Amino acid sequence: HCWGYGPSDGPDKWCKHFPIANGPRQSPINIISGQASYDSALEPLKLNYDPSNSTDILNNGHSFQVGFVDDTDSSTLTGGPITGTYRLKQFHFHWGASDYRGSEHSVNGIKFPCELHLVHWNTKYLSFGEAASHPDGLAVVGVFLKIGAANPRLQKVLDALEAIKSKGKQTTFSNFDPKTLLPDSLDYWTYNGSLTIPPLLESVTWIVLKESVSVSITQMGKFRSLKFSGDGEAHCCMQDNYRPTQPLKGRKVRRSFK
Ligand SMILES: NS(=O)(=O)c1ncc[nH]1
Ligand SMILES: [Zn+2]
Repeated sequence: HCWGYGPSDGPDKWCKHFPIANGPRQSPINIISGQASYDSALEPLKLNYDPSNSTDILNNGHSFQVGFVDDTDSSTLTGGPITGTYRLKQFHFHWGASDYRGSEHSVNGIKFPCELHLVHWNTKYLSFGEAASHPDGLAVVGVFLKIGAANPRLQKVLDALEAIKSKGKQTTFSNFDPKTLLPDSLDYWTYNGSLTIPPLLESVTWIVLKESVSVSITQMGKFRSLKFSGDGEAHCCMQDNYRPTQPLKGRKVRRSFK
């Protein structure tokens, strides 16, 4: 199924091939901070990443992602709202054509220009694919990027984009520690949701960090220099690759901080 973010294949059309798009636990959502209840039982997030696990960076035609070797427990997420051990599979971003939109989650109606997702799968299952079909299969950590000073931690990722301008391009990307992309505070909101791209599976425990990290306007320009299109196709800038917020449908959002 070919889907995208355009007028003919974008988020409003996804329900045609993926009816779960109108399901009870879809993502992203607007986080209304005043309605998120503090849960003292929520543990601190524990992220232990091994930089040597990073392998490649790929333009997959809807975002770009940095892949990790996930055949051992060397890059894991534990603690937080989850039980057990989840392995890092990849991280990627969503961003806008302008600095006033681009994030998937919003906070009190505020959108950010960009949002980082670190995708992990529950090792009680045999693989990401298997885990993605279970309600407790995945855990995605979301980090907002806010316009400000240039973020030196992003630079290695952004410099690699030169080599993956168009859809299907991939290059090696080694010795990168995604922990360097995180803010000082690991305070978070958490709720039960879904993948935000097809197949929109309702298997994600979302963990959205309260604190954002910075990105400069120039750095945002680098994200927008990528193409949705493949070599030889009509150039189509990769931007506005975010899904609008979805109905909460009675779900509770908890927060780890007072
Ligand atoms: N954007 S997301 O983190 O929900 C995602 N990752 C892989 C597929 N969908
Ligand atoms: Zn994502």
